[in-house]
Amino acid sequence: MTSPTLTNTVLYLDGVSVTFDGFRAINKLSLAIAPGEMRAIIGPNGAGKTTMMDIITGKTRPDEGEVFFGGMIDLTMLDEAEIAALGIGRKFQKPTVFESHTVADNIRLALAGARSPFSALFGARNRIAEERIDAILSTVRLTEHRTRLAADLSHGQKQWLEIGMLLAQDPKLLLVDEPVAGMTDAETAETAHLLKEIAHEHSVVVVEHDMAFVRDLGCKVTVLHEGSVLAEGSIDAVSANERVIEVYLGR
Ligand SMILES: Nc1ncnc2c1ncn2[C@@H]1O[C@H](COP(=O)(O)OP(=O)(O)OP(=O)(O)O)[C@@H](O)[C@H]1O
Repeated sequence: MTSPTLTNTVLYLDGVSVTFDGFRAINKLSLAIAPGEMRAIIGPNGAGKTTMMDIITGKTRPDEGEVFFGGMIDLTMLDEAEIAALGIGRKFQKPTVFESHTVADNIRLALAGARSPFSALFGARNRIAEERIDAILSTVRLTEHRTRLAADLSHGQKQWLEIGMLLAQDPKLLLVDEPVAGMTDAETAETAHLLKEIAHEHSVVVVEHDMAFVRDLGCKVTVLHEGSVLAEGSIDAVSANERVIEVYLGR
């Protein structure tokens, strides 16, 4: 793989490696995501997908290599809180919503968390906040469920609510880990629409095993294997790649 170029990237990794107890989980990984791009990351268990997300978000430090955000911010110098504050939002596989709060209040809490606590005191700001809540609920298909307790939502709806809570923080880059695991087919198809809409205004990196869903995303696909990029391209191109079939699809 040739190295990506740093200019005009929201996320840039080059020659990144990390070793745990002598095992190289990430091995000279190079990857570039353009502003406004959606990218799907696939690969067998243990390929390094989660570790890659951990490196981007500052949870794991690489032993070597470059990780840049927005073409100029060196993420290897920052901690998790600083990286989140820059506008990198991460959604883990399991939904973590406030179950005993309503759907709208979950978004409200995420909005308040993203601003100064004083702003909740000002009427004009509140009206703006309510408009944002309405817009976010509409994006994540939960307008009709706004007064329900989060605990009463389906698993898929909880995933959407958590995506909405991330959107409340207005991230420049969203990292989404296996969003459709455990979803119904209808929820899975709707999640592809939803993420495509979000990707109009944000860069989105989606880690996923569900190939039908990845196809629905209609974006460039990166295949990870043993901590490096095995193949990159359209879903059709990577699906036809002999090495990809051998290590991942053909199993
Ligand atoms: N903290 C750690 N200590 C030791 N080994 C680790 C650690 N984190 C990850 N690994 C190992 O690194 C490799 C890559 O793991 P990772 O979780 O990134 O893969 P993955 O592609 O996300 O897999 P999956 O699809 O199963 O989630 C695995 O072999 C894993 O056991």
